[in-house]
Amino acid sequence: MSNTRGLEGVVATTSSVSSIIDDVLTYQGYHIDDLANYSSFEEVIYLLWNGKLPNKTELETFSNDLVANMSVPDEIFNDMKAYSIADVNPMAALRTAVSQLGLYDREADEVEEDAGKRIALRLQAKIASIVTGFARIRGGKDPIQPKEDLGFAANFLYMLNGEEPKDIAVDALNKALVLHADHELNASTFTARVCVATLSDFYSGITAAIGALKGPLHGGANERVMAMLNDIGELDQVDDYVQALFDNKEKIMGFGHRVYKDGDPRAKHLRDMSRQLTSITGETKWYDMSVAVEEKVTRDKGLLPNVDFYSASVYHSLGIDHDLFTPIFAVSRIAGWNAHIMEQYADNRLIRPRAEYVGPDTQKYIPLDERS
Ligand SMILES: CC(=O)SCCNC(=O)CCNC(=O)[C@H](O)C(C)(C)COP(=O)(O)OP(=O)(O)OC[C@H]1O[C@@H](n2cnc3c(N)ncnc32)[C@H](O)[C@@H]1OP(=O)(O)O
Ligand SMILES: O=C([O-])CC(=O)C(=O)O
Repeated sequence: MSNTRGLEGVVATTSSVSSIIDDVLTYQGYHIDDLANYSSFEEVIYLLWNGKLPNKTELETFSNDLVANMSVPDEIFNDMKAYSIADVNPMAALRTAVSQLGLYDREADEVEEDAGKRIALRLQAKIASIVTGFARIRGGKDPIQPKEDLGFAANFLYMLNGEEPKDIAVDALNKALVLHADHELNASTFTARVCVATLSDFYSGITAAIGALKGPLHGGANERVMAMLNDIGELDQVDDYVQALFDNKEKIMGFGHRVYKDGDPRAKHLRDMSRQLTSITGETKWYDMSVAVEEKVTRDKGLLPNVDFYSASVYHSLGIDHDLFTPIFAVSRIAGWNAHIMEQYADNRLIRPRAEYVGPDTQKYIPLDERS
């Protein structure tokens, strides 16, 4: 038996949800640039789950259903109030809350398509309330109910901050959600598919996926990018700081990718957003430092920014707490996780690869009282 470390290049399933071919990303055949430039996040969720873009009536019904399903059982927020929320990693809180949510869903164990779409809708809607409710409770405030007349991105910001957001903020968050919604067989999506391929339920699959996204080599990189920019502090410190990371053989967060070798097609959108938003907030240093980091890392190591790099300064410019960056990634990526779970159920086979054994040769068993 031979093995491929990290399953690099291994094709583990077929999928029609999204594709990366020659560094071009599409969702259900639609180019990511078109979706990022013209679509609402709700349209993209609908596309990923139904394989077609909605017409106006379908989109209106779907968007209303999302808002109508955003409420979360009080017990989940009460439990957040009961643990020491200020010290808790928000991704750990999200993972726990989503798992707990399954206890309140009477359809949780259904795997049929119709029930699956209802469960997916509830999860997609409620994850926005969980992340924003967590942030508010942590800040000593009560969670807020969504407004019927606001879309998904606007409601997220409204439930987070308690005031209706400006159009520029809604557009930026909407675009970021579109850009993060799916990405073929990334680690968290694969995790979700492995989990539900045992015919376990949606909530188990999504809980497992959140755990995988949390890691710094995957979704957890975005908040670490912001920590790095904070540490760097000023533009003229960039070269020395990054050089020290190289010298210590540390990974530069937000750079490199398993699949893209000529650049992540989502990064340019986030770079543009970072430039625009930081010029509006007046804090252009975050964009300027990011560009300087990119120039040095690309020049010296040939590594290019991935989706996590410029999303950091985008979310920072929207006034979002840095440790909520990865939970926001989950609020978007759950659209893709749900689509992949439905696709897995529709044509399921247990996912069970092999391991190449490298342990000791066959050993003679020695009874406990004869061992030295
Ligand atoms: C949404 C997302 O998940 S996007 C990815 C988010 N993660 C990050 O940004 C974390 C930083 N990046 C990385 O750790 C990696 O590039 C990954 C995890 C994204 C991809 O990992 P892999 O495909 O396994 O590549 P691997 O880690 O083996 O890197 C290959 C080589 O490039 C180097 N390299 C890759 N990324 C980086 C980086 N960000 N900084 C410094 N060196 C890097 C590695 O050290 C390795 O060098 P070597 O061959 O001399 O040992
Ligand atoms: O595809 C990957 O390996 C990681 C990634 O960019 C994503 O999940 O968006």
